[in-house]
Parts: sequence; structure tokens; C-alpha cells
Amino acid sequence: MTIEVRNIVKQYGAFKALDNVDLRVADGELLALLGPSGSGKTSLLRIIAGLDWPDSGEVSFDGENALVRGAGERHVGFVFQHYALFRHMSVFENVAFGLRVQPRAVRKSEAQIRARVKELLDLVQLDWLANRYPSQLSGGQRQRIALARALAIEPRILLLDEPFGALDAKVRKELRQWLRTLHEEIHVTSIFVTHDQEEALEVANRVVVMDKGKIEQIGTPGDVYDNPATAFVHSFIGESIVLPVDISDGQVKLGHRPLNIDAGGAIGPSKLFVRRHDMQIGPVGEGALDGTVRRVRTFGPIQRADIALSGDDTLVEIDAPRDRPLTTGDAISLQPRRYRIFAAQE
Ligand SMILES: Nc1ncnc2c1ncn2[C@@H]1O[C@H](COP(=O)(O)OP(=O)(O)OP(=O)(O)O)[C@@H](O)[C@H]1O
Repeated sequence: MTIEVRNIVKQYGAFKALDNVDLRVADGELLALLGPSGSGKTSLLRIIAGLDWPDSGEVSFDGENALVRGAGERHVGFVFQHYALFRHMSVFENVAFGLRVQPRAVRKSEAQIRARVKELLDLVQLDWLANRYPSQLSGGQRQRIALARALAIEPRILLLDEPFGALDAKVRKELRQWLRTLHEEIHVTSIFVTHDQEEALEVANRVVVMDKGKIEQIGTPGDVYDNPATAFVHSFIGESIVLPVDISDGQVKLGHRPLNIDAGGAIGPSKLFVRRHDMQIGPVGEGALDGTVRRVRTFGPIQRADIALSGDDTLVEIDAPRDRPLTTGDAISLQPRRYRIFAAQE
């Protein structure tokens, strides 16, 4: 099932939660909506689900207008962060629920329902928990059952809103892998909302980065990380060093210091973005910036160092491989290996 969203505007009073959003989701995609709190992710998901309506714009599923249908008629499965399972029902009955309440004309027989629930519990690898009650499950198990329940009605679209948000870091990581594998098996068009960039980059085929009700960039995880389209995307995804620069006559200056890097067409007050691991360390005077090492922490294969830049002591945090050991007090130079320059925003 393809989803097409066109020119969606959603206002709450004078506040625009969604400002002309356009999005096309291909059949079988696993798409992440990623953005900071309040960027409009949930508002967009609710409109696609049929739980809310836009002030203007269009939503279609496989080319058919979805806005004329309510949530119940859209054949959409949901999983939310706190998707309360029915406490008084066993795991089996929770998963069976959607099938039991279907209209009589399409309802499956008891034997078919039992077979379908068994199949779903196998799919989420929790068949051994069928007779337990929700209070007897871990948080991660509950979310997997919630997903089995959402899939019971064979939804054409699966919508997940921070499905792992309430779980601890280790369980989240396991469930990410699990969701990806599950999606490869079932291929239902899926959109999941997260504010966690690692989760989005690790799980999704494509990532939609949102800010202030607008889409900033749509791309593969590789695209949004390696080729951020805007300053916002660069600072939101991955850790970056951001330095205010000024560009005139093609020359990039940090304060009064010329940096000897290519301005790439930018003019006037701008921001230089460099990933922490993209700063090459060299002898003083041989890079774009000189500085002094202030502090070094070593973990795993990298050393993270605070460097005070010569001139105004601006501190930048860099990641360097351990084969070039840094010591507090070292005078060094930094040369951006890869960088982007964006016009400074007011
Ligand atoms: N019913 C409502 N009435 C008024 N304002 C609302 C309502 N629902 C959402 N908003 C506002 O719209 C904006 C977008 O909210 P939304 O829930 O879509 O953001 P989000 O990106 O999902 O954020 P979070 O990650 O915190 O859930 C927020 O500023 C929010 O306060």
C-alpha cells in the first residue's frame, strides 16, 4: 500500500503544527519520522491514521482519498508508546481481540482465530507466553504483543508512535533489530515516529527529518547523515562541531582568522559544520585552525579531546583515533577533512 500526503496543514489555534507537509511512502517501506519534541511527528501520524483531520491537504492510500474514511475503515494497525494491553485478558485473548470484534460477515471461525493468533505469537516469538497476563510480562514483551495485536487484523499500514520509548536502552536496541527483521518478513508499509536518531537510522529504509511542522529532509539513513540538506539536519543528526564564520570574497574567516577552506558558494555570516571525527590533527601551523589540548578521555577505539582554539579559546570537542595519542597541553592544528557551510539563520 502506498501512502501519499499532500500539502497538509494542521493548526491548533494560531499555532501551525504541520506546515504544508508533502510525503510519499512506497509500498512495503519502513519509514521513520524523526524530529525533536513538538516537531509535528505525532500530528502527522494521527492524520494518516484517521484519528485526526488536517485543516487542508490530502491523504491517499493507493491513490484513494483516505480522508473520507474514519480510523476504523482505513485498515491501519497502531502501536503506541503506552499501548495498554487489556489487563484482564490473557496474551492470547489480547491478540485475538481485533479478530473477535470484526463484523459478523467477515469474522473468522473460532478455529481460524486460534490459528491466526498462534501464527502471530510465533511471528513475534512469544508463543510461550500465550496464557500469561500483561502484568506478568516485561515491557519489551508487552510491546511485542502489542505489535502482534496490531497485526492481527492484517492491516494495510502499520503506524508506530515511539513504540520503544518507555523501555530501557538495552531492550530498545534489541527490539530495533527485531522490528527490522520482522518487517523484512511481513513487508507491510510502516511508519514509525521517534525522536531518537540512532533508532531511526538503524531501523528505517528512509528517514523523514522534521522540525517545526516542516519536513527538512527525506533520505536514506546514509543520505541524511552524510549529506544533510540543512543546518538543522546537520546539528540534529550525529554530533557536530559548529563554528560561526564569515565569508567574503570567497574567503572563510573565523573571527579575524582566515581558515583556508573552500566556501562552497556561501556568502556572509555562516556556520561551519564538521563531524567530530572529521577533524584531522596535525602539527601547529599546518591546519586550518591551531589549538591546545585541554582534556582527553579515552574509550574504545577513540580518544575524545577538548581543544581550545588559539585566539579566543573556543572549545571544540573532537574524536581522534588512538594511534595518534593526545596529551593535555599539546599544541596542535585541526584541519576539517569533510565539512559543510550553511548560511547562519536568524
Ligand atoms: N490537541 C492539541 N492542541 C494544541 N496543541 C497541540 C495539540 N496537539 C499537538 N499540539 C502541538 O503541536 C505541536 C506538534 O505536536 P506533535 O505531538 O505532533 O509533536 P511531536 O513531534 O510528535 O512531539 P513529541 O516527540 O513530543 O511527541 C506541539 O507544539 C504540540 O504542543
